Amino acid sequence: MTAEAIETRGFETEVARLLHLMVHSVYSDKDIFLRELISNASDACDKLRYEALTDASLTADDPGFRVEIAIDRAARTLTISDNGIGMSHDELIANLGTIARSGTSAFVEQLSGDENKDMNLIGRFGVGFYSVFMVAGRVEVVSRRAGEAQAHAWESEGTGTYTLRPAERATRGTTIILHMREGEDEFLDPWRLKRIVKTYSDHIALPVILKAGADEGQTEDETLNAASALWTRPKSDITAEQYTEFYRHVGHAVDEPWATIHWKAEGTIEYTGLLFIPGSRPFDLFDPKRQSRLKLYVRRVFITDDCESLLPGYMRFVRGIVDSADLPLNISREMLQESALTAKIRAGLVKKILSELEKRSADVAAYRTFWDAFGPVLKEGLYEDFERREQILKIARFRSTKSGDDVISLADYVARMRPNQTAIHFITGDAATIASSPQLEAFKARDVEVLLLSDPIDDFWTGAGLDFEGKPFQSVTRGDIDLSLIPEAEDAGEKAAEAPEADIATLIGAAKLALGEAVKDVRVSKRLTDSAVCLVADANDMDMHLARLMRAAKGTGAADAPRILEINPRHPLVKALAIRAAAAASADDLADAAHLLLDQARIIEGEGPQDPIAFARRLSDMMVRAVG
Ligand SMILES: Nc1ncnc2c1ncn2[C@@H]1O[C@H](COP(=O)(O)OP(=O)(O)OP(=O)(O)O)[C@@H](O)[C@H]1O
Repeated sequence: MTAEAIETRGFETEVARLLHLMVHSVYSDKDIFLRELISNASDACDKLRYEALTDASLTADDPGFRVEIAIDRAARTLTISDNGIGMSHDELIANLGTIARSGTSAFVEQLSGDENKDMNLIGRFGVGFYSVFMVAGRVEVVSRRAGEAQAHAWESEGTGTYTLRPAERATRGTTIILHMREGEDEFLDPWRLKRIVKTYSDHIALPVILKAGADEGQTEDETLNAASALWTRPKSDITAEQYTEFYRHVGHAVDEPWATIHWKAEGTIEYTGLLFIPGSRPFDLFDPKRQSRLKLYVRRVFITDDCESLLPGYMRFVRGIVDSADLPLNISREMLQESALTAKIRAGLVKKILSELEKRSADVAAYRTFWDAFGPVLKEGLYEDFERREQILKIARFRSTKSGDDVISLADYVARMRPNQTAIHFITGDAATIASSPQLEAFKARDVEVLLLSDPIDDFWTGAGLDFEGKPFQSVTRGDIDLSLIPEAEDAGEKAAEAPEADIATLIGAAKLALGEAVKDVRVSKRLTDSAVCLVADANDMDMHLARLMRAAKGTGAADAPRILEINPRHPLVKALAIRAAAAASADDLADAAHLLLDQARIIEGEGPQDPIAFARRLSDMMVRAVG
């Protein structure tokens, strides 16, 4: 080989950081590197099996997919080979020189430089191929892409650079040779490797074979795993550990599944589903693509993990596989999206997941873990899945003015509705502050429970005109509210007297005149009991929090539609102002007071005064008058 044929390339900066961590790793579960390699080998075989559906020549010379492990104790090497799809020259660069997976880039983004902390992240994210450098000082990858004649060898010590050169490989596939570091001899022990494969890779659908010659006792090749697709085995034969390992493989996850759902649908369409609800939020849960990661197989042949129409976006947290007996093997990914069968499978999956969730919601503590992680995503279904709204509402949980640290169901809410209460009241906003919103005062005084909704999606579904058991949802910050038919709470206490109606009318007239277009209306509030003022949206306008979100999303400084300023005729400040208005106080003074009231209401809403300079002037004038 000529020296020119060898290319030396630098790793992408992020990879170099990651490798540094791997090389210096004291991470305790180093054996995960083998799981990653076998998992990659299995994926590579799946990909080729799919390509061979349209080009049988790709696998004609060697149709039996397998992963082989060979130990050479003298040379201190561990070799993992597969006869999967292989990698071309450019694919080697793209996959083993850069951060190819979003999971790994999320990992790198979290790196803090503190090695102890960063080490723990390995367990949380998994780092794929690069984990080999935890145990190997030098790694060679010889790969030949199926359908190509030339193989290429990639080699690195995990420190800054790698080399690429043309190489020989008799058939397609990938061979990974790990030159084990001093002190990592346990991974050259066949018994240790057998245990690792059994633990982590038993579910892999192709045989994982330990080659003869690993030690004196190993005179024949030995298949180490069950080598049948896990989902085809009877449930009673599958242990919880096997399910967990399979979940980690298909879900690229490192945690335990919160729920495992394995069933066979029979009838007009036939398919097997093995679905998992993760135990914690995957890093890409709020990725704008909202893509589902379910893997689709047709009669055990992997087809795609990129089929949008298999699960709705609001169930994108679900991981796992679906194996259909009815779809044609040669279906293209495009045809899949359109297929009526896909739509039927999707309906079946959604139904199954929702009914499982409903069943599991009976265990309040366990369900809370699910809800805290995925409730905000599932609620997207209230907005986009018209048919299943009722079902989703049934399993949705909410914080409320009476829930404390718990969450409640709508059935709980309805069961404790007050006499004559006809609607389900809610407020949307920032989790830290909504519970103390002045608009809630009258509800508290009448002991009416209000749902506290603080996920961004809440602003959308609550505007979709839903009801639960015939009770409409009603925002406490929008439109008119009349609670007069609901009895007051026993501990409501004495109420202060209202200012005379005529005086209030005069004050309102003066305030409207002063505020002009800045408000839609000024009126007496039925919501307030303690605070002087609050803002509400008109019944036909967008609710205030949603308007604020939309404005922030657009990034414009444009003002929202004018709101209604409500004043509390029992509040001492309002009463004093009403007396002054009635006594024909100076129009300027009343105008200043009206602006200050509006700014106060805006501040309570988390917005600044409309004109901060004018606000400061009016406030200091008032204070001068008060102390002067
Ligand atoms: N044995 C292999 N055969 C073919 N391609 C491979 C093989 N091993 C790795 N690759 C390629 O390299 C890419 C990066 O591998 P890596 O293990 O880092 O991440 P991943 O497999 O995508 O994710 P995960 O490890 O979470 O499964 C893979 O997506 C695949 O394209």
